[in-house]
Amino acid sequence: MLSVTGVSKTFFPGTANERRALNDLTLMLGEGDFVTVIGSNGAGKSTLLNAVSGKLPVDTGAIDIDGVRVNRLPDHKRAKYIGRVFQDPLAGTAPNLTIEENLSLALLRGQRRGLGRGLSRKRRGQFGEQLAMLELGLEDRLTAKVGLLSGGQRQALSLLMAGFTQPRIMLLDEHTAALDPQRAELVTSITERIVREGGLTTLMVTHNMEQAIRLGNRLIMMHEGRIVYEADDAAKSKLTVQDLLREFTNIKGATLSDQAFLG
Ligand SMILES: Nc1ncnc2c1ncn2[C@@H]1O[C@H](COP(=O)(O)OP(=O)(O)OP(=O)(O)O)[C@@H](O)[C@H]1O
Repeated sequence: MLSVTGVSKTFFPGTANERRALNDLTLMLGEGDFVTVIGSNGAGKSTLLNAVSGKLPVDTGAIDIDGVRVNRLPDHKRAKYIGRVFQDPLAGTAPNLTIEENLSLALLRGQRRGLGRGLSRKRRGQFGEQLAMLELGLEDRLTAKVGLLSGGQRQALSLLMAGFTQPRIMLLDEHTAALDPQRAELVTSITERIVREGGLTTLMVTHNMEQAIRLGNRLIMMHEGRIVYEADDAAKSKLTVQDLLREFTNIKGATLSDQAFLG
């Protein structure tokens, strides 16, 4: 379904600031796979997601979704393949548009139609039903500006929007990291539900190892632009945070003082 084959990316090559962010990385995801991605700061996790989303051109290698070479497609053609939620709750929604306008935009993403076509009564009803699932009372605030919502509410809305069009792949980049623990837990459970109900193939970056073990059916650990450890469903069900810490210390050059990684 998704195949990342031999992908490398170096920032500022040949200068003192040279950074090899992805190093001949290969990763295959099957239909419905939910892969959690962990690794130290600077391991290349966000770069991997940026490469898969097509936001970042890679130096070498290929990224295919359903056999289509997406890293060469223009933005509007790629949009239908990708759903994405970032760490920053402000990134996924437009604050000056209402909740229903944001949802309409998400629905029409990748289609060549105007905003107005998205706001039929039937569609409003559908939006209401979807919002009610979040259990945040947003279904009664369809015409409220999104800028008035809390970070957690916006992140929940971003998730709904990203999942709306049944993207071929959902990319989640530390999307609960900026929220307080209670909101993070809520957004995590909404994530699980949207991914499960949509049967979405998902790549989720997290610094929280407990979350990385609990969610999804596969786990990968990255270091210096490579995948250095991988657990499949069977291995992951037995995995503990201590096991991951041990794997991490086994990696040459990694230090346990990396507090962010310890979640
Ligand atoms: N736009 C950029 N320009 C220059 N260097 C970059 C850029 N983006 C990433 N890098 C470098 O590439 C490497 C990988 O960064 P990346 O953000 O992918 O790591 P990460 O695993 O997501 O880290 P973190 O957990 O800290 O977010 C780092 O050395 C980083 O400094």
